[in-house]
Amino acid sequence: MLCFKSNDNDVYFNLALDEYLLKSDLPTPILFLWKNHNTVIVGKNQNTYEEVNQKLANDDHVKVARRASGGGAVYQDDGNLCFSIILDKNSAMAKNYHTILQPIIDVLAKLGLNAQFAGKNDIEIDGKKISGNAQFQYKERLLHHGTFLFNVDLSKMGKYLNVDQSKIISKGIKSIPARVTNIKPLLEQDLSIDDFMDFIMQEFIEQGTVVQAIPDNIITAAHKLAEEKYRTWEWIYGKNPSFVFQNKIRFEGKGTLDVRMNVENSIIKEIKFFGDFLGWEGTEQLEAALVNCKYQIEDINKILEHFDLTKIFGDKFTRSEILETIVHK
Ligand SMILES: Nc1ncnc2c1ncn2[C@@H]1O[C@H](COP(=O)(O)OC(=O)CCCC[C@@H]2CCSS2)[C@@H](O)[C@H]1O
Repeated sequence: MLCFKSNDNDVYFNLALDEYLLKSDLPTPILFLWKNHNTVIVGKNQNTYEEVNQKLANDDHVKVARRASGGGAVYQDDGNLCFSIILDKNSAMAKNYHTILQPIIDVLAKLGLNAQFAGKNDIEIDGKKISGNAQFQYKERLLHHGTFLFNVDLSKMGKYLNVDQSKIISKGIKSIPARVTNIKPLLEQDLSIDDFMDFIMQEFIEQGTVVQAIPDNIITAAHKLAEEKYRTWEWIYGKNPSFVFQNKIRFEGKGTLDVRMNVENSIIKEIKFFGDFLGWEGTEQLEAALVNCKYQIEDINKILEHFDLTKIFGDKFTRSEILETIVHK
């Protein structure tokens, strides 16, 4: 087995590297270990607006990323370790999640941890999730990747993954919320996340795994893939499933502003304002101007700036109130 470790903690680059190792002609099995700075990574078929609290993530510079495998959304910081195992999909180990995760569970046992495979794709200790896993394939190869909650700030996890889903209707895959725990406080020894990573590597080395530097050509190709795919708006937001957004806000002393929208690939395709008052002029022009606008605050704001909103809404609603109604939090 070959083992690689990423020296970078940029999630977009690491996801590209992950994909590139899968698609490379390096011999399988491959073990790849990596860590990311603060990020929420959604599954391939998820809707970022339903899974990530965009406002809080933006404010705190938490990167939003989409991976190539299915499943739910996870939060990661420097206290999370990712592992990927790349296999020939016809090999005995690639049979199912159990067969792939058993060597990992064995390593955890050597640290005194009674970890078990649970649910569809989790590893748990005492009924609490410590690892979420997902897979994708390319030709004859299978990539299985998972997380380890080693010492993640769990209050932040709740903060960024907690989203009001009542305003959106979509066919996006929903995450499965779990009770979680970190590994570090369960250990008898005082280990850092890097010690934990070294321990895993050492265990695999004893079974014949060879640690290598990632070949330069793969690093170069991964940088390119990160720029062309993982870091782009088209991948992160453009791949969102279509959704309907409905929101109604009552502004004290002013009235109710009600908006309904159809959004496809995160582009507004239809939008209608409703309200409990008369005399709106130019609403249709505003609605028409918002069609084909990206569903993101900066772009919507730019369009609103071009309109004399008092002509449409009188002194009822300000630009920021209109934005608040349109943009999902
Ligand atoms: N980092 C991390 N690790 C484990 N579990 C997590 C994590 N963050 C959140 N969660 C919990 O899992 C659920 C979502 O569970 P769900 O089962 O819906 O999704 C997953 O587990 C996906 C795992 C993807 C692993 C990839 C490996 C390389 S990059 S990401 C979430 O609501 C939280 O309760």
